[in-house]
Amino acid sequence: MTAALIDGKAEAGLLLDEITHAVENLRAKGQRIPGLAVILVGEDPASQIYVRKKREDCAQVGFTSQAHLLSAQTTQHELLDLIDRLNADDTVDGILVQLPVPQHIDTETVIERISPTKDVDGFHPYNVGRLSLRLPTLRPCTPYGIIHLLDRAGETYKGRHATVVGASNIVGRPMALELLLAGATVTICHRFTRNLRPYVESADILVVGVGKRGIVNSDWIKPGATVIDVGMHRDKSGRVTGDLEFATARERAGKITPVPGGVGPMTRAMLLQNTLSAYTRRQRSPE
Ligand SMILES: Nc1nc2c(c(=O)[nH]1)N[C@@H](CN(C=O)c1ccc(C(=O)N[C@@H](CCC(=O)O)C(=O)O)cc1)CN2
Repeated sequence: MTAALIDGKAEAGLLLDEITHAVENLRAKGQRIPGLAVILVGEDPASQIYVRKKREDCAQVGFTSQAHLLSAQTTQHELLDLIDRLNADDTVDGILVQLPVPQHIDTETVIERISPTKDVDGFHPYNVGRLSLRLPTLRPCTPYGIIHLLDRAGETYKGRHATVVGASNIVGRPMALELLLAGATVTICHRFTRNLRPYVESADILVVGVGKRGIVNSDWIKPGATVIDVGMHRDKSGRVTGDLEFATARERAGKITPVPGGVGPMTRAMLLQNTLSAYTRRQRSPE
C-alpha cells in the first residue's frame, strides 16, 4: 500500500484565500484591518526565518504586522514591558513571542503576560484551560492545524485509537486534548514511556512530534493508519525531513503528511486564523 498524501501546503493555501477574502470584506466596509505583532528575542537563524515567513503570510492576506526584533541580551523586564505596550495597543489583535526564548527569560512568565484575548499562539493557561473545557478559545496552532487537516482528509475519531508521541506544551499535550475532544481514545507517549512499540502498533491515528529522528520505527505503523509527522530536521545539504523514515511510513500508512509541506504550513495558516478570530472577538467586546 502507498499512503495518500495529506497536502498541508494546499490546505493552508485554501485557508489563506478565505482569510484574504474576509480582509477584503473588512476593507470594503471601511473597517479596521487585523494586526499581528511578532516578537523575536535573539538571533536564532531558524526563528528568524519563521518570523519573516509569518510577516510574509500577514502581508499575503492583508493583515498589518509589526516585528520586534530584540537582542539576545534583552532582559525579561524589557520584554514584559513591550508585551504590556502591545496589550494596550488597539491596533494589535495578536501577540506572539517566537519560541524558544533565551535561557535567562522564563517562557511561562512571558506567555502569561500576553493578554489571553491576544494570545494567538493559544499557549496562555487561560486559553489552554478553556480548550480543555471545550469552550471557544484561541487554540494552539500546530494541533489546531492538524485537526483541520484530519477533518479535511475525512478522518473519524469516535471508537478509534490515537497515539501521540511527544508531550510538549506546543504540540503533544494540546494535540492529545484536541483528539480527545474529537472523540478518539488517546494515548500520550513521552520520555518515561518504557516500550513505545505497542502504542504505535495499535494507533489508528498516529501523531509523532518528538523532535528527534528514529524514536518511532516506521515498521511499527499499523497498516492503513493515518500518520502525522510534526518533526522538522534540516540536514547539512539543507534537505528538510520529519521524525519518521518517510518511505517506509508511506508504504504502511493509509494517509500521511509529508515534511516539508504537511504540518508546517498549517501551523502558519492557523496563526492567521487565530489572529482573525482574536480580531473578531475584540471588535465584539473590546477590553
Ligand atoms: N511562538 C511559537 N514558537 C514556535 C512555534 C509556534 O507555533 N509558536 N512553532 C515552532 C516553529 N514554527 C512556528 O513558529 C514553525 C516551524 C516550521 C514551519 C514550516 O512551515 N515548516 C516547513 C518547512 C520549513 C523550511 O523548509 O524551512 C514545512 O514543514 O513545510 C512553520 C512554523 C517553534 N516555535
